[in-house]
Amino acid sequence: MPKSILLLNGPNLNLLGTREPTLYGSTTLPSVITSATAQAASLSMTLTAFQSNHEGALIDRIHAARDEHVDFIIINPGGLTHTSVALRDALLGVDIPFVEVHVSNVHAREEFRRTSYLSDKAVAVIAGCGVFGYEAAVAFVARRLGVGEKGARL
Ligand SMILES: O=C1C[C@@](O)(C(=O)O)C[C@@H](O)[C@@H]1O
Repeated sequence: MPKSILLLNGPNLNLLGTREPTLYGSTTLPSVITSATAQAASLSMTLTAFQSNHEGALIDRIHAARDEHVDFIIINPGGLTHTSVALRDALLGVDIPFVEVHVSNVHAREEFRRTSYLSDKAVAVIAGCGVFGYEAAVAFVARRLGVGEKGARL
C-alpha cells in the first residue's frame, strides 16, 4: 500500500488566489491541489484533498481519515487555527500525525493569529512561505515516512 496524505483546507481557503492577494498570493486552491497531488505521486504517495468552510465537515473528514488508514494529514485550518478546540480534539482523537501550514506568516500579523490550538501537537508548522508551504509540507512528509528521495528520514 502506498503511503497516503490527506490535505485539508479550512474556511475561506477556497478563495485562495483571489482573496487578499498581497497576503495570500495569486495561486488558486485547485492549482495547489493539482501540484500537491502530482508531487505526492512522484514520491510514491497518494494525496486526497478536502476543503470546507464548516468546522463539523472538517471534523467528519478527519474521523473518516482514520478508517481510511491515512498516514499523514497536512492541514491549513484557516481561521479555525485560532479558535477551534474541536478541531484539535479531532486530530488528537484519530492519532494521525499532522503538519500545520499557513500561507501567510501568522506571527507577523494581528496578535490573535499568534495563538494556534494545533501547533503544540503538530509534527511541524510551516508559515509565511506562501503556497510553497504546501510543497514543503509534502516533501517533509515524504521524508518523515521514508518514501521518495532515497527514503531519507527526518
Ligand atoms: O484563513 C486564514 C489563512 C491562514 O491559515 C494562512 O494560510 O495564512 C492564516 C489564518 O490566520 C487565516 O485565518
